[in-house]
Amino acid sequence: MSEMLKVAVLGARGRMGTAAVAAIEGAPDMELVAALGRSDPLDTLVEKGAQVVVDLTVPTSTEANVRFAVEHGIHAVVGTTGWDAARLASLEKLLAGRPETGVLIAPNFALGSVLATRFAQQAARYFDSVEIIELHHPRKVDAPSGTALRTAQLVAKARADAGVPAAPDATETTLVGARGARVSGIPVHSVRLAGLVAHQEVLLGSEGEQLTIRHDSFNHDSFMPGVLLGVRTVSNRPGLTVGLDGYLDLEG
Ligand SMILES: NC(=O)C1=CN([C@@H]2O[C@H](COP(=O)(O)OP(=O)(O)OC[C@H]3O[C@@H](n4cnc5c(N)ncnc54)[C@H](OP(=O)(O)O)[C@@H]3O)[C@@H](O)[C@H]2O)C=CC1
Ligand SMILES: O=C(O)C1=N[C@H](C(=O)O)C[C@H](O)C1
Repeated sequence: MSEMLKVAVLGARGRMGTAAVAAIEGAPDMELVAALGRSDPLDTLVEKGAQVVVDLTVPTSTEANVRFAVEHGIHAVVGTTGWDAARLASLEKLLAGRPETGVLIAPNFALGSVLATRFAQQAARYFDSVEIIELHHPRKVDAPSGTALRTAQLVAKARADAGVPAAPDATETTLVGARGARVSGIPVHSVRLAGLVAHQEVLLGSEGEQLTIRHDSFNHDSFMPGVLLGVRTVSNRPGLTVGLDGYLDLEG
């Protein structure tokens, strides 16, 4: 019988962390060796022999957590938001000195969300206009969502690669924010509403037609197959991977 994979969770008492702890405990090939909160020392990861750490914390904590893991040769699967270009570049530099260590930064672990973003990328070049609406529970700490940021960046790149100009927007706003925030030129609108979990719509429009690509996560279990896929794969993918699509075969 092959060895159990020793896995630790950071942010273990949060919404995502609680679901991840249960998923890892239920996985036949994994052993949960640590479930840590904000006040627990990171040294526990080393003491417990963690091979993979799952970071589901907060944007202000995640970078230090991941750097600690990489410095100690522990692979990291990261769902926490807040990984901007500067943080990613700095992490890549660190990983260059640790060529055997893998890090997955996944803005969204839900398979449907990953597919929705891919479909939006494919559709982006064919429409005059594109806007993104992300809708989440009101206790979410950040806006816009990490998923919306990545979707907007990928959609903008797909349009630029195809030579499609940004949609003209002559609207004069009488209130700041009325047209959302611009991410790589794409308008992104954030809704925070009691009762919601995690949802996103990419609206694509041309004269006389509209395509809406919508994904809904109705609970946190929806993210767990992606978390487990990340944990099982990360040690075979040294270096930095951004997006769970990097671990999936979405071609064809
Ligand atoms: N990639 C994906 O598919 C998904 C990503 N997310 C992202 O995951 C992150 C967590 O979301 P969610 O679970 O809803 O948030 P929660 O606020 O429910 O949980 C965050 C937890 O992290 C803990 N924490 C904070 N700092 C540290 C630290 N340094 N070490 C260990 N634990 C720490 C908090 O503890 P305390 O309460 O003591 O501060 C809290 O329990 C967010 O960035 C969110 O956007 C969410 C859903 C899906
Ligand atoms: O905080 C959340 O809930 C979520 N965060 C991630 C994000 O910001 O995109 C993933 C998902 O949308 C849920």
